[in-house]
Amino acid sequence: MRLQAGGPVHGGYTIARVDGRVILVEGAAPGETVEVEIDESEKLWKGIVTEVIEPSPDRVPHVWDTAGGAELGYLRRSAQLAWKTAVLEDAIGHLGGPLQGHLKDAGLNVRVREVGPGLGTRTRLDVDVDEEGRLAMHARGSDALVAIDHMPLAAPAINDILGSQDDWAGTWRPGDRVRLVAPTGQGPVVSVGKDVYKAPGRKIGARVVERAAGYSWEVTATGFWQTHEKAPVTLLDAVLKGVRLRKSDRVAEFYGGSGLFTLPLTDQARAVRMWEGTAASVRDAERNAPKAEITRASITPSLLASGSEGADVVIADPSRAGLGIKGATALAQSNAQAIALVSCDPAAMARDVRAMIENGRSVMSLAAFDLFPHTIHMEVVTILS
Ligand SMILES: C[S@@+](CC[C@H](N)C(=O)[O-])C[C@H]1O[C@@H](n2cnc3c(N)ncnc32)[C@H](O)[C@@H]1O
Repeated sequence: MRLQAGGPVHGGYTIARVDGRVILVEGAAPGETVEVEIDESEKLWKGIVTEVIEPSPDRVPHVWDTAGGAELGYLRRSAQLAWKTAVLEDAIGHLGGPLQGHLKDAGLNVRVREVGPGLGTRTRLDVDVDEEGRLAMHARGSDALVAIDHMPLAAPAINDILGSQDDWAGTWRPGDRVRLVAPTGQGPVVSVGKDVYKAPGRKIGARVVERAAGYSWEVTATGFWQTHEKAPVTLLDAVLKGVRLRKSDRVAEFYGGSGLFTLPLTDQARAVRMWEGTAASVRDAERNAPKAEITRASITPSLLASGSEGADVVIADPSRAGLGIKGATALAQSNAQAIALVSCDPAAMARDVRAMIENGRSVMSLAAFDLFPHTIHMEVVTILS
């Protein structure tokens, strides 16, 4: 089918309307005329671009179409930022209830900001090992593995390893999952299962050193850490400045991971209590922020309510699903003067912030960052009073 792609929507699609039917189109730039192959297997039809008939001026040679992981890599960076801003505005308009009017009244502009260059910034790369023992990634939308010897989104140190795989012979076997890590505070490492190597045949401990904003953390190489090299400093700055932390503040932090925020918080506030669910991250956080009171727990709305009792400042950085309406309501109803919500999904953010506004909170600022260049993802930091 030939059609004209409209504006971008959540999930990496542009939307098209043909004979009254809505079609989600993958691989088109807004405004382009394209030929698509239609998948009618679901109620909402999806189209994948097979040919571009009238290319957009924003279309560029794809930065990485060897395998998945760069869904927007066919657009120039400015167009990627415009795309993400449109998706964020759309989520706010459709799911945010009073949030849109709130932002307008406060004169707050919604805009996804560029953070550094688009290539060479990813400090973690998870790959598979193919039948020949080569490091490989899944081809887009397929189970097939494609051997790779470079990945332009990854940091140069990761590309050095990808390009010198012969030196690593025997370190990994077909079927293994391998993670390549380029920490900001030490040389690169390779993890295979629980084993971590700093060079072929040279095993080291499980943790790597990360540095940002004058702090350093030791984090389990296979555990969670923000992947963009500038993410720690960007998010720390947005969260700590946003909540206007005072030395006398008591802070409750939820979904604290390995202590990215916890460590600076213990340095800059009176008392910090932190909750996190993953055992390895809790152990990392206990080492990184020994002054904080850290609890391993599965976070629920009732924990968000009880944990935020008595806190002056609350910080929450949940995974993609967000806080949920009950969780967001629990935080909104606390006595905290400031709440920082870090969201990696714009739809979850709009729903959570809406629940907070409906429970009496006001948005002080909303900052969105492109910490996942060439992909459809973004990070949004919302500060509420
Ligand atoms: C987006 S990460 C943020 C971690 C940390 N703030 C950082 O930036 O490094 C989310 C964290 O929440 C934890 N998590 C997700 N769902 C959870 C739950 N229901 N209970 C407890 N922890 C959870 C994950 O283990 C992960 O460490």
